Amino acid sequence: MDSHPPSDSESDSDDETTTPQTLAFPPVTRQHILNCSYHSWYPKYKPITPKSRLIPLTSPFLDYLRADSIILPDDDVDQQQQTEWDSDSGIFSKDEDEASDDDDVDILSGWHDLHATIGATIAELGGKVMPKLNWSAPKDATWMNANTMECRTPNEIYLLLKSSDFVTHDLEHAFDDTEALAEQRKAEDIPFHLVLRKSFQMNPSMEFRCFVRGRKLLALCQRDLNHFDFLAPMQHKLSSLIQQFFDVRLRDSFEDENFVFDCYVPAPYTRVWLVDVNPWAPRTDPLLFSWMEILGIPEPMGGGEDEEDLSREEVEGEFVRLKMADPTKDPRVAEALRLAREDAAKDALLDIASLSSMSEDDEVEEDFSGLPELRLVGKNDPEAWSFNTPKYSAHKLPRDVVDASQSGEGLREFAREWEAVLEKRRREDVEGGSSGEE
Ligand SMILES: Nc1ncnc2c1ncn2[C@@H]1O[C@H](COP(=O)(O)OP(=O)(O)OP(=O)(O)O)[C@@H](O)[C@H]1O
Repeated sequence: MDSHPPSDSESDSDDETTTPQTLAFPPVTRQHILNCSYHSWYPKYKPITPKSRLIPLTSPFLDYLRADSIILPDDDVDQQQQTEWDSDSGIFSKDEDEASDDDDVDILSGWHDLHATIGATIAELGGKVMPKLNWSAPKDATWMNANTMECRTPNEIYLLLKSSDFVTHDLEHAFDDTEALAEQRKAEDIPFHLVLRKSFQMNPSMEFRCFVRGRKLLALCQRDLNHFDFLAPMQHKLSSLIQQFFDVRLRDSFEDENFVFDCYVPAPYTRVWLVDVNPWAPRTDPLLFSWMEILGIPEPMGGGEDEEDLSREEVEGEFVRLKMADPTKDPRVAEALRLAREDAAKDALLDIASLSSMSEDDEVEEDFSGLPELRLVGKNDPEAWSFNTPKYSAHKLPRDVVDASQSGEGLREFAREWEAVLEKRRREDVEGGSSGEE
């Protein structure tokens, strides 16, 4: 769940005929926020969601997550040693030689079983997992973990969760800006869960955010804000595929009539996975749209009305049939293939052969009218200029601290390096202050 404010562009629009001038969201209820929690929707949508496990979190573990200092249990030794960072003093690690009585404190007190369950679940999921809490993944804390959310040990998960502002938002502010009706659930009633998702290689160009109002799919856009040449020729097929997925899998079954879902279309682009559900609220990042725009989109007239004709059997296993076409007949696909081949990084991610199935030429009377807009990042769009800009930069530390986190020497070594960086910065601050510099 994002907690970004609405973008500035929302007040800039000059299309007065269709674009509202204020953000007219229906009241956001606590129940709506709970409906978007992974633990609420996952059981219903398990067959269409990448393999995940939910671990209910206990009070002692939540206390551990909420505590300011970062203390990691050391699994490597029988007698537990801990690495600690105190935010006030700026001291991160405790040298093993200096270990004192308080090193004997059992960090796992009250959650030994949970710790064991997390370890066992990582193993069950193949040894590599992507963690998140009920709504948010620790995307802003990857600098703590060699720039990845992929975790192989419980400690990596704890470090990411404890370092993430997005996770803190889940823990402390999940019900911010919601209607506080007496009968609605209180924050302390939230059944917090650790979600562990089996990690797999996701092609970022094939992740889409989809906006649903009144059980109609209004619009969708890329989640990744880079430009991908090969997406344009696939645009209508992708809209159609996701529209059908929505109609059959989500439209009538999700608790609320307004929501935002994230989905993934793996190669060979014939099926759709549900990745996440977000609230229909300003806190959800509209990405390539502005909320003003989305709220101003009129009710779609067409798409979604023929879904009764699409029998369950046709989509069993999430397959939706697409016509095959010779890619050489479509200059746009040929060009996309050429560009994709040129780029080794894209080659690794893209199943080029499958592009042929997404060509829009040679189709047998396929009608794309009435489909929602799938907005892509254009080559010259401002979003594409930030290809090499780190995401969530507002949540990041200076470069030298990030470098320290990527030394590859493990968490305790990182702690030592971080402390050295902090010490250097303290010295520079003192020297800067004494020489009268700002
Ligand atoms: N099983 C997985 N394997 C590999 N990567 C994954 C997996 N699940 C999710 N991801 C990646 O992690 C990213 C973040 O996941 P997710 O959408 O659940 O986070 P979030 O905090 O809810 O995001 P947002 O706030 O944007 O809704 C996804 O965009 C995807 O790139």
